[in-house]
Amino acid sequence: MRVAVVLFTRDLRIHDNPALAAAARAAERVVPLFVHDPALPAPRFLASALADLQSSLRRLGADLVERRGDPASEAVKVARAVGAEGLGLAEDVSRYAKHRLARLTDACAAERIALRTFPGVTIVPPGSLRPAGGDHYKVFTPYWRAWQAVKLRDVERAPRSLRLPDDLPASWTRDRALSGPAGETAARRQLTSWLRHASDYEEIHDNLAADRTSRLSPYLHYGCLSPRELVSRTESVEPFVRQLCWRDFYHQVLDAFPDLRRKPYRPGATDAWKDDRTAFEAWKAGQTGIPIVDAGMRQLLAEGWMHNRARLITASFLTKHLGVDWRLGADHFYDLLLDGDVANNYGNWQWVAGTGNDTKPYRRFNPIRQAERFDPTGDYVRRYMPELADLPGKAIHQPWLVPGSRGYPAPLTLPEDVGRSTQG
Ligand SMILES: Cc1cc2nc3c(=O)[nH]c(=O)nc-3n(C[C@H](O)[C@H](O)[C@H](O)COP(=O)(O)OP(=O)(O)OC[C@H]3O[C@@H](n4cnc5c(N)ncnc54)[C@H](O)[C@@H]3O)c2cc1C
Repeated sequence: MRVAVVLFTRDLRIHDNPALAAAARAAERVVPLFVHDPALPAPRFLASALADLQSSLRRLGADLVERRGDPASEAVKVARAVGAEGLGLAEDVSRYAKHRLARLTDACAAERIALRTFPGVTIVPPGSLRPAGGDHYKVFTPYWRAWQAVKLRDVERAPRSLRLPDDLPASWTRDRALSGPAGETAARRQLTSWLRHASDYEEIHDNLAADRTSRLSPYLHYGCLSPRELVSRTESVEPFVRQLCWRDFYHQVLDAFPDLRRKPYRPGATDAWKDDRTAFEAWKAGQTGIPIVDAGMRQLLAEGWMHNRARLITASFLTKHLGVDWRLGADHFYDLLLDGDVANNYGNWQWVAGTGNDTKPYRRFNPIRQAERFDPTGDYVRRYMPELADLPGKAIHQPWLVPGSRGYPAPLTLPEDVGRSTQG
């Protein structure tokens, strides 16, 4: 093939990028393309990931072509302009991604451009593992068992070099400023440094103050790191690989149930939630009066990221204690999280709310017991709650038991079995 276009979407990397590797093998000239869809948010993280991708592509001898508009029509316009015979992209599962692919399929067919999709967003492609009599796995443990037996595709190397077509319009590329490591480069560094102490992941990953999870989720979301390559580099840390499998699990759930963002996944699950805006605003602001919940919410506001244990506690408190609609909480997370991901965010929210894939949908986390277990020294709360920092040890988890005013609200509600005081 003379010319091929690679449409980058959620695979902003050169290592183990099957669409890019195939184009580099099959075509004499390759056009790496990213289309900015004005309908989608454009966070700073994405801009820096694109800057890093551009710098890697330039090192290989190519560049990043950037267009703005509807991704399907822009991609086909570019393909037509460079005389491309083929267009490749990574297959993805959200409703948005499926519409994009449907439009691309029609437009490519009309222009006689060969369209090919590739794996790479997940480790095991959604839909490729099916239980007997079903189109997807509804429960994690059997999925994990089946997933572990899959023979994975080989990890692709980064291309050695790439050549753009001659006479590409200069306005199609632009110099992106790159200050410090970002995108794929930062992801690979982060992985290398985290791998040094990954062996204690199982013991420590739930300890909130230790903050020792990989923090790779934003990079995985934008595909700056290939989840397939990540598995090959972390094989010995099975509890970590299991978490990566959760990611695949929710992607195959979303693939089969495109309404995951809005409709309860579990047939018969309750859909009767309160629309208590006062409670919801207090929860968003980290002002519920339950320190572990407020610390999590303030971490989200400050960093655009939250520890997984805190996500579980805060989501459970909103839905199971305050009775507020999971969709409100999930949308708030989705807007603020750097790793905000349709499959993982809404899948996890539905799990916690009891409308999703949890086999024990009525469980609810007691935030005080969770705090005492996963933040036994109180240091996680102390990090995000300066007004409580003078409370010693785990007393910080129940400030209402310690006399004195701290400008901190009384709890909106308390789990039934915790100590109460008249001091407020
Ligand atoms: C209410 C709620 C909302 C969430 N929303 C998101 C989201 O929008 N995007 C997102 O990537 N994760 C989400 N998660 C899952 C999890 O909290 C994050 O993936 C994790 O905290 C990211 O930190 P890390 O990379 O250090 O994780 P690590 O512990 O280092 O795990 C490595 C990777 O495994 C995957 N992973 C870990 N736990 C889960 C899980 N429970 N479900 C799916 N994948 C998982 C992630 O890709 C993560 O980066 C959510 C969890 C809950 C309870």
